[in-house]
Amino acid sequence: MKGLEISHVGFHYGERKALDDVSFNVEPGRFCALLGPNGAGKSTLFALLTRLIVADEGVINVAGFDIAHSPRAALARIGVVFQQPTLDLDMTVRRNLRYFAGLHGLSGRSAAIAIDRALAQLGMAERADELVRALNGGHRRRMEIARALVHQPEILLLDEATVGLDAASRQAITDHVHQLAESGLAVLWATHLVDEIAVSDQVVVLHRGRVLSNGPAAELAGDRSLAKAFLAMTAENTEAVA
Ligand SMILES: Nc1ncnc2c1ncn2[C@@H]1O[C@H](COP(=O)(O)OP(=O)(O)OP(=O)(O)O)[C@@H](O)[C@H]1O
Repeated sequence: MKGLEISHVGFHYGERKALDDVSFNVEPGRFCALLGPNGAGKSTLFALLTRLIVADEGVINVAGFDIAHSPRAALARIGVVFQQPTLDLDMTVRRNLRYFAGLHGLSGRSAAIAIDRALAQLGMAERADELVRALNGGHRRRMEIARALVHQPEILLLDEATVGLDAASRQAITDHVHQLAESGLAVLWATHLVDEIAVSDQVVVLHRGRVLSNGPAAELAGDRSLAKAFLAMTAENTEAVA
């Protein structure tokens, strides 16, 4: 498969099991919300997908490349936006992106074209020559997403990308990222906020390191709101474990 395939992945921090037999796929063109409360294991899964840490068990395939056996090919096809911003505030938007393009082996005219294309995808073209410090939080986040697209990845990972933003900025970013999925990217969007999820999205509910459900948001919600269904599901499983 060309998207993301996660099969039976497990990970421990010492004695503590953070991920237990996690399996799901994200196909190209899909927006998949990885929905879980604090401590569910979302950041741990992102660290595995970006090879900051290595899985104890299971297989992760990125665009057909096993991340354990072909890490360079796999990582070249991933764009990632981490929870903590990593921007140089005293450089312009364009220089930040140029630096990142260089890390992916792009320079000169090909880098300039890639940067312009990525900024346009996030509606940030007119801000290219502004200092990052002068941008508001929403625009900084959009710029980070543009940066993650510079090398034209097939899979885009975003870990709680809207933390700390106001309602309008959150909406703009979720709309942009849904459009990116519609244009063919496989998107994995970690969140604990159900209002960022559209009815047609795929939702993987992660709780205490385990996948509780995987399917369309509308199916998970049933005749309730998605928020109620999610709360009921996590509460039920917390009681079962306690
Ligand atoms: N470096 C670490 N050492 C030990 N335990 C850790 C470490 N990092 C995370 N954990 C534990 O692993 C589990 C999953 O944490 P993780 O940060 O992946 O969850 P999360 O879903 O990203 O939560 P949040 O939304 O709060 O960021 C939690 O029980 C957490 O306490």
